[in-house]
Amino acid sequence: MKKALRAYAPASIGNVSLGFDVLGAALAPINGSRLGDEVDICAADAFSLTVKGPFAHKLPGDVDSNIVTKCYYYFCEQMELTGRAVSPVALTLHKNLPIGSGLGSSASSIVAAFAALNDYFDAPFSEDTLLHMMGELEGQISGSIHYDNVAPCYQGGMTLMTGAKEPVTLSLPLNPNWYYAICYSGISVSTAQARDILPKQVDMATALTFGRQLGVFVHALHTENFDLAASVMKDVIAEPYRKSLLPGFDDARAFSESEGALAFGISGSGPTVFAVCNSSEQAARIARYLNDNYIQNQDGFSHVCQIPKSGTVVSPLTEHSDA
Ligand SMILES: Nc1ncnc2c1ncn2[C@@H]1O[C@H](COP(=O)(O)OP(=O)(O)OP(=O)(O)O)[C@@H](O)[C@H]1O
Ligand SMILES: N[C@@H](CCO)C(=O)O
Repeated sequence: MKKALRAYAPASIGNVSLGFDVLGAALAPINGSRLGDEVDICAADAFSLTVKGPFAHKLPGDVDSNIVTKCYYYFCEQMELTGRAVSPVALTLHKNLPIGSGLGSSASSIVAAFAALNDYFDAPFSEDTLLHMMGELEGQISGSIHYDNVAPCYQGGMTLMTGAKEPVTLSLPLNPNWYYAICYSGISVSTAQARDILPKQVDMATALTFGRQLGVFVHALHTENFDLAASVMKDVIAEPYRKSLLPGFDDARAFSESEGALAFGISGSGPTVFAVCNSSEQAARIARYLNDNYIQNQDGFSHVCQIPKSGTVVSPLTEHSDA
């Protein structure tokens, strides 16, 4: 009998303002708590999915619509294509991230599901192959394939998408002194809809700014010129259109800037926002303000985070693991 496992896949910031669809970062609260979905896997007579956790009730009731079920069938298909067999498993999704939050909620479920399946079946797929599988499933949900949540969620750190078959991502240097104040307002923003409101073409000036910022950012991180890196963390692609979906966005930015935040932006397609800070104290002040002023309902929350070097963690599921 194979061992039961649990995969934890962290929340992530898509775009990180300056890298629409091509830059992402994993998140870890500095208080040591977990912020991400978990998927448990164990042997069973037939496939099943059980959904638990604080945001389970916000998902469609039928498990066939759950992205984790789709991951399982897609994984089986890919195994079959490579001549391998899959025995039935029981999966449990702990839905800890709010849906449509901008924290890579569906990505977290997808990554946890594939990581659990891959480990359980003795790692048949490479990291790059798994990333392609994760991107494919993320694309089914959000309307277009983008890796800026699944990649950092799986691999950790801050990742830049290459557009190549392999490697799918490059890992960028991290500044250990940056802290991220993040705040989820409690409302849901559909990624597909937040993509639909964007213009399908960008003008020349915007394209030049986007390219210049990304080039400068990557160089500045590699040369540890972190002030320069922060100075180009500006979203010229999505924020001008998406901020109208986010009540209180301008005030949140104004406060963060008045507190000296290095940068401020929308996490993924929102409504979560993030402020990049030079100290944990500054981040805590901004997180407190956002908690009191940006949150719209009882589902909202804020955290002070850093970008963890590691992403998804798969560990044996023991009788002592939280139910
Ligand atoms: N396990 C799952 N986790 C999240 N969404 C799921 C899951 N299974 C099915 N869905 C559906 O997928 C859609 C996800 O929508 P969307 O991509 O806007 O959200 P998201 O991935 O949660 O957003 P974000 O990346 O901003 O956190 C919703 O319609 C939701 O009901
Ligand atoms: N890059 C994606 C991330 C979605 O979480 C977008 O901004 O649409």
